[in-house]
Amino acid sequence: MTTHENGQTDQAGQTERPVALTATANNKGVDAAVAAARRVIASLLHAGDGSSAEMARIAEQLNAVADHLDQHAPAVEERMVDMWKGEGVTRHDPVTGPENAIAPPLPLAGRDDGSIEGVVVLGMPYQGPPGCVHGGVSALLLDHTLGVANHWAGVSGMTAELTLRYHRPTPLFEPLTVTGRQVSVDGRKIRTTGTISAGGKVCVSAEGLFIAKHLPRPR
Ligand SMILES: CCCCCCCC/C=C\CCCCCCCC(=O)SCCNC(=O)CCNC(=O)[C@H](O)C(C)(C)COP(=O)(O)OP(=O)(O)OC[C@H]1O[C@@H](n2cnc3c(N)ncnc32)[C@H](O)[C@@H]1OP(=O)(O)O
Repeated sequence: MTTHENGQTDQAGQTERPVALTATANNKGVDAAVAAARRVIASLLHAGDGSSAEMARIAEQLNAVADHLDQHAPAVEERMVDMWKGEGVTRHDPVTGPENAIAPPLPLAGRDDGSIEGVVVLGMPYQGPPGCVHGGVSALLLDHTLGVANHWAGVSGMTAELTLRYHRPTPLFEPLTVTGRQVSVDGRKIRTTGTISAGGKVCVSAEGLFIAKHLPRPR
């Protein structure tokens, strides 16, 4: 029998199914609206200025949507408290968050061996070199994935150093496997590694130093 700090157990000798570590998108409410907003971001970039779409009208419609949202939004302070309630996964972060339109999103799941993993396909909004993922986007995905790997391992902190090696270009429009694993904890120093792979080949590898520290949550 194996018991995680998070409380999941499995039968001796059986391989445990990965445990979801990130919020799952509902196909309704803000999640559905955010999924539509992601689609708009990609569609605008796909269409471009040369398209025959009526961009002035589209801008007017999108501004009307934003005006409506702003009119019905709570105060920023109130929303911040709401975002940070609960102790588990977040719904707002820019990597996995179903409420965040700039998150691809990357769903992450934890394995019994301490590693975590997720698969994502990135499109044009994340482009750096032609047809490839922007290096800063890879850094964003890995910083967050290493952070979640620390959370899964039970000791988390803030990024103090993040070292990336870009082995080969990371393709757009193909499934990318993102992994993370905590390798050691020495006092407040946490060392964590991770990778982004495509077609079984590592495109980016990361080594992070995290320092056990948590900023106070908005209350
Ligand atoms: C974290 C959120 C948790 C939410 C949990 C919700 C659950 C959801 C689950 C999961 C999601 C989480 C996913 C998040 C992922 C994203 C993570 C980020 O992007 S974090 C933002 C970017 N990072 C910063 O903004 C840090 C800015 N820097 C600082 O605040 C400080 O410099 C800090 C905390 C890193 C260290 O400051 P000090 O005052 O606490 O500690 P000192 O005394 O300076 O250092 C302690 C030891 O560490 C070494 N150290 C510190 N920084 C170092 C460095 N850069 N390189 C090497 N050593 C360093 C020092 O030399 C010292 O070592 P000696 O004890 O003396 O041996």
